[in-house]
Amino acid sequence: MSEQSRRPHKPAKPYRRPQKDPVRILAFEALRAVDERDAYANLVLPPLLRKAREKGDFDTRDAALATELVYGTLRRQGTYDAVIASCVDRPLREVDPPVLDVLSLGVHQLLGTRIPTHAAVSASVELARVVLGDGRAKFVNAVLRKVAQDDLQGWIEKVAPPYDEDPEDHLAVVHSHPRWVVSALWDSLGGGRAGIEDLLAADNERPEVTLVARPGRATTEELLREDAAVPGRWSPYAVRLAEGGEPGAVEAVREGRAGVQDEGSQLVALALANAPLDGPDEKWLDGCAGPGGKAALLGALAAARGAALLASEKQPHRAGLVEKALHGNPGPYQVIAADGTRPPWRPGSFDRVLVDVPCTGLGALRRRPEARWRRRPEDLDNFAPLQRSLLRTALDSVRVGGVVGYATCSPHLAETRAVVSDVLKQRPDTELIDARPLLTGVPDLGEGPDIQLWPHVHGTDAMYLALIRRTA
Ligand SMILES: C[S@@+](CC[C@H](N)C(=O)[O-])C[C@H]1O[C@@H](n2cnc3c(N)ncnc32)[C@H](O)[C@@H]1O
Repeated sequence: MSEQSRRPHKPAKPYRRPQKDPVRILAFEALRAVDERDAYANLVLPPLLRKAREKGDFDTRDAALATELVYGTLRRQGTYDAVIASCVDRPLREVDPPVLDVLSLGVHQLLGTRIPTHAAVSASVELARVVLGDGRAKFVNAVLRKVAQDDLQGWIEKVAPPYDEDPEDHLAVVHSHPRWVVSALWDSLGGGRAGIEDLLAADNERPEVTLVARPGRATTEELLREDAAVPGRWSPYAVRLAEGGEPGAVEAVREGRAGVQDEGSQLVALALANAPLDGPDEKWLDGCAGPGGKAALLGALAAARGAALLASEKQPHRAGLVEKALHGNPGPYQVIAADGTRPPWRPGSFDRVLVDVPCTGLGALRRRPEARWRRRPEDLDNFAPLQRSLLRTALDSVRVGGVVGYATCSPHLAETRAVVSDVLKQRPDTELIDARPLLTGVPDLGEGPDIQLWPHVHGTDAMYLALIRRTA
C-alpha cells in the first residue's frame, strides 16, 4: 500500500458555483468604470440600473442598495484605504485595482452599513469568486475577516494619526478627504476644529434633491403638492424632496417648467438679478452657461422684467443642453456656442453678466463622490488663467453702471478671492458690491462683500459669488 493510500481519506469539498448577486455585481461594475475610465458615478450608475431593471432582476430596493454601495464606497474611500492598508502585507498600490474595489465594497458593508458582518463578508467573497476567481476570493476573505474584528470608530482610532500631532492628516483619514483638500477648505472656512469637522462631515452626507420652480412657468405651490415635498430654506423658488423623492416623476420637471437645482445655485442667480442697477435693465448675459441651470432661472427672472438673456457656452454639445434648459422660457433669449474669452459681442453690451467659471468643483463634493480623489492641486494652476480671463472679458462686456457676478462651485481661495482681487487690481473702473443684503434672510454669508455658502451651514453646495459694478 502506498503512503498516500494509507492516509485517512478526507473527502474533497464538492465544488460549489459562486452565487451571483446582481446588486453587488452592478456596484462592482460601477466602481470599475469610475476607476478605469475616469467615469462619473452619477453618469455611470443610472444606465446600469436601467439595464438591470429591464432584465427584470432588480427592484427599487435593489437599486437603492446598489446606489448606496457605490456612493458610500467612493465617499469613504480615504478612510477605507487606510483600514485596508493596515490589513494587507503590501502597499495598496501593489493590490490589483479590481481586488481593491471588491475589498472597498466589502469594507463599506462592514463599517458603513447595517448589513450583518457574516452577510457582508460572505456576499463579498461570493462577489470575488464571480469577478476575480476563487484564488483571489480567499485573499478577500482573509482581509475582510481582519476588518470585521472592529467597528469604524475602533479602526479610525487605530489608523488615523492623533489630531494633536497632525490635525490635517487626522481629519483627512477620519472624514475621507485628500489632505490638500482638507487644508484648502480649512483655509477658506477659517475657525477652529468644530467648523471644519462639520463641513467635512457634510461633504459625506447624501444631498437632498432640490427643485427650482422657474418663475412664470411653475410655482412652489404646485411643486409642494408632490409627496414628501417641503419648501426650500432660502430661495423663494426652491422646493426640497425628502429621501426617495424622484424628480423625474414631477410633471413640472418633465415639462421643463421646473428643474433640479441646488439652492446655492439659485441664490447666485437671484443675487445677480437683485443687484441694484441705475439705468436700463434689458440685456443679460450668462457667459459660461452649460448645462444651463442658472441660465434657465436667469432667463425666467429676466422675462419677468422684460429683459432678454444671451446664454453663451464654449462647448457646442453643452450649448445644446442650455438650449434644452431654456426651451419654453417665457421671455426672449438666445443660446450661442462661443468662447467667453474671445466673445463675438461688442464691449459694454450688457446690463447684467454672470460668469460661473469652470473650477475644481470642491464645493460640490456631496454630489460627485469621486471628484475629491480625481482632483489634483495642479488643477488650480490650469484653471487660474482661464478664470481670470473670463472675469476680465465679463467686465468688458458689461456697460458702465452694469453688474458682473463672478461665481464658482468651489470655495478654494485660489479660485475665489484671489481671482477677483488679482483682476480688480488692474481695473480701476470697477468696484465690489456687498452681495450679502441681496440674499435676505440667509445667515452667515461671510465678512463680505462677497458671499461664500457652505453645505454644513446652509445645506447648499459651497458656492462663491462676488458682485462687481463697472464704474467707468
Ligand atoms: C461651472 S460650469 C457652468 C454651470 C452653469 N452656469 C449652470 O448653472 O448650469 C462652467 C461652464 O463653462 C464652460 N466653459 C469653459 N471654458 C469656457 C470659455 N472659454 N468660454 C465659455 N464657456 C466656457 C464649460 O464648458 C462649462 O459648461
